[in-house]
Amino acid sequence: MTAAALSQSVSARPHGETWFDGGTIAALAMRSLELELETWPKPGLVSHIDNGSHDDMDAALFRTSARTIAPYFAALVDSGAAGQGMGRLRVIGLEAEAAMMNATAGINTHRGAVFGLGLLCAAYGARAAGLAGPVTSLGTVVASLWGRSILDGPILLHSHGARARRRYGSGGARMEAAQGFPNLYQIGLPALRRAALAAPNDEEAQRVEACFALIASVEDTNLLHRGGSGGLRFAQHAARQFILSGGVGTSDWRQRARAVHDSFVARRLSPGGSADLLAMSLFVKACEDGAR
Ligand SMILES: CC(C)(COP(=O)(O)OP(=O)(O)OC[C@H]1O[C@@H](n2cnc3c(N)ncnc32)[C@H](O)[C@@H]1O)[C@@H](O)C(=O)NCCC(=O)NCCS
Ligand SMILES: Nc1ncnc2c1ncn2[C@@H]1O[C@H](COP(=O)(O)OP(=O)(O)OP(=O)(O)O)[C@@H](O)[C@H]1O
Repeated sequence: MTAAALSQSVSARPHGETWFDGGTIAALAMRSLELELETWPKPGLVSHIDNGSHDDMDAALFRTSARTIAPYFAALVDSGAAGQGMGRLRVIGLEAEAAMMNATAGINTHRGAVFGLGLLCAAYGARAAGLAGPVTSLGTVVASLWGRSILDGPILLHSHGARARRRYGSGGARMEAAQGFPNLYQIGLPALRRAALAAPNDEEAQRVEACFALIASVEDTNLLHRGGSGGLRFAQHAARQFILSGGVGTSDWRQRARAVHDSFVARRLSPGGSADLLAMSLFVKACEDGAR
């Protein structure tokens, strides 16, 4: 979405904060998912170039899925603005998941993204409506309004994340959200900003840098599910090495990133949680940039 298009849907709220309507925020969330998809090389993940470590999904399926879930993001903005609690947000999130599964014939394209981006959308609504105290980051809004309910609420007993929690004690997507998305704010966003200096004319390179930085840091339950603790360690180490040897700041960065991608595919590893956090970092950056 262009800045001009954004500014058309801006209106002032009574308390003076700039505010985009739910439809505009949903479009930003969908755009963030599309940008994540259009990023390559992204270790083991699906992109517009290849399907990484996945046999059952491709870019077209991800696009269909993103279009399907977008209206639910708008509903979550409105729900947050209306001051509704975690119970109502959960109902909308589960409806979004069901619509996604229906559109993809049962393939889990965006469960983690529905959850994380969905909570950020609700936080946007709550903050814009003045329900979140002094103006603060969307992650802080999520943690302060809904953090406890996220951890205490019903869990999916048989998800891969639940198994990783039982076997490895991993906090996964819920803990990341309940703590206000520390990996988004301390790793993803700073990496996007750092890479904007190293590769100012290459936004895809900036997204690759953020993706690798996130993989190096996140305890990703998708990696644990597919590769156990050895797989998680391998992935974090490979991503860290890429960043430490200059990230996207060197002329051969694309070959180096591709070699890591190939090594993940050879091991069937897929860091889906980092992909979600990359999309969320892009979303928060777009909200911040648009609001200035
Ligand atoms: C919390 C969710 C994601 C389930 O998590 P769980 O770990 O049990 O399931 P599952 O393994 O299927 O999916 C987790 C997904 O999160 C992502 N993820 C994995 N690790 C991480 C991590 N460390 N940090 C962030 N995301 C991660 C991955 O994409 C993964 O596929 C969610 O599906 C859920 O409970 N939804 C209920 C609806 C709800 O509460 N919605 C809130 C409003 S939208
Ligand atoms: N570009 C991407 N490529 C792959 N996964 C992604 C991408 N973007 C986000 N993800 C996340 O990764 C998760 C899918 O991971 P995975 O394939 O492990 O799911 P699964 O169907 O639960 O597992 P498996 O295929 O091993 O049975 C989704 O929840 C999604 O949010």
